[in-house]
Amino acid sequence: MTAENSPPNLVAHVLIEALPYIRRFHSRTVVVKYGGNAMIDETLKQSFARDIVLMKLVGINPIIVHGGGPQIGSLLKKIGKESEFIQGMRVTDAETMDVVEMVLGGLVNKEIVNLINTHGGRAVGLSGKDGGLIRAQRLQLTRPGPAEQAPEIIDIGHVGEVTGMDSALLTLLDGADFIPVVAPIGVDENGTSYNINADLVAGHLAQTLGAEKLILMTNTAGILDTQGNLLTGLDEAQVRALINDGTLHGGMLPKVECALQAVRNGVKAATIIDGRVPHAVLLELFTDSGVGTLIHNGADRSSSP
Ligand SMILES: Nc1ncnc2c1ncn2[C@@H]1O[C@H](COP(=O)(O)OP(=O)(O)O)[C@@H](O)[C@H]1O
Ligand SMILES: CC(=O)N[C@@H](CCC(=O)OP(=O)(O)O)C(=O)O
Repeated sequence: MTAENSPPNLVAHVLIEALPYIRRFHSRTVVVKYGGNAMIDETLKQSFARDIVLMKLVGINPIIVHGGGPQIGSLLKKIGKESEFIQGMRVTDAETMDVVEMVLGGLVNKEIVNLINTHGGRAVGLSGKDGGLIRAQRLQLTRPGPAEQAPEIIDIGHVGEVTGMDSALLTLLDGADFIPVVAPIGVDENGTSYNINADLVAGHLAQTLGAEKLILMTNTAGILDTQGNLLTGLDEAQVRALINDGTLHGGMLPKVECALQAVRNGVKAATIIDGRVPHAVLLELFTDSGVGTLIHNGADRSSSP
């Protein structure tokens, strides 16, 4: 059912339900990690762009950080390079780094900017190089060494971790009502580029900006238990228990780690939401039920306004 064929009282009910949330988030920053199906499926792309424009128009400051792993993988394939991941991170040699910059900083970033702008927003695309937004250093991955020896350091090339952020440019853009769209590329003091996992960048950015909310879009309903049921709210102790018993693993690990770090460091709430659902961001922000899994710091477990 669309707004055009919904009974008027239902439309009124939906708008009234949204009102306290609009008040709560007004003038606040919400960092959205955009990725997965929502970045590939045409209908979901359009619904995402409309959600972001609506957020901006009701006075919220959305900041988008996007992924693009599958898009990097397909260009690498075209030039005859296979993607390799270690502990969820893409092994990034110098040639792969060039592809990452072209795909994330170019194609993907500008497509999102264009998408938002065709729906009436004023988006501006940035990589972490612009305005010195994301400072990074080489990420040191380790694996356990042979018995009783120090862990082995794994060289995965130009993969970075965030060492600092300069958000002055974002503040400037926000003041002029632009919507920043950030590609997860960082740079060190020597000008070397780094490929950074987009969830990690979104988490850091949310902390740096003191965001009201961090939203991580993915391709599952949220965090699921062993029976496949959605877990709607988790604190750190509950997350650790799910990791320890193996229920939570793989690509969900960096997501929960950055969500936990964000709420530990002042972000009010972090949610992992189902990007396969049309208008997932709006449903998460403006309805009582929300969608997905809320990660909270134990003290404030409510997603209500
Ligand atoms: N407990 C869990 N609940 C939901 N997904 C989980 C869980 N444990 C592991 N996963 C995996 O994590 C994946 C999400 O991570 P990933 O594919 O890296 O996401 P994205 O590409 O959106 O960044 C899910 O598709 C699922 O396979
Ligand atoms: C180091 C590393 O793995 N970087 C990621 C950056 C893009 C990303 O995070 O994209 P998704 O959110 O779509 O996975 C990559 O190269 O795929």
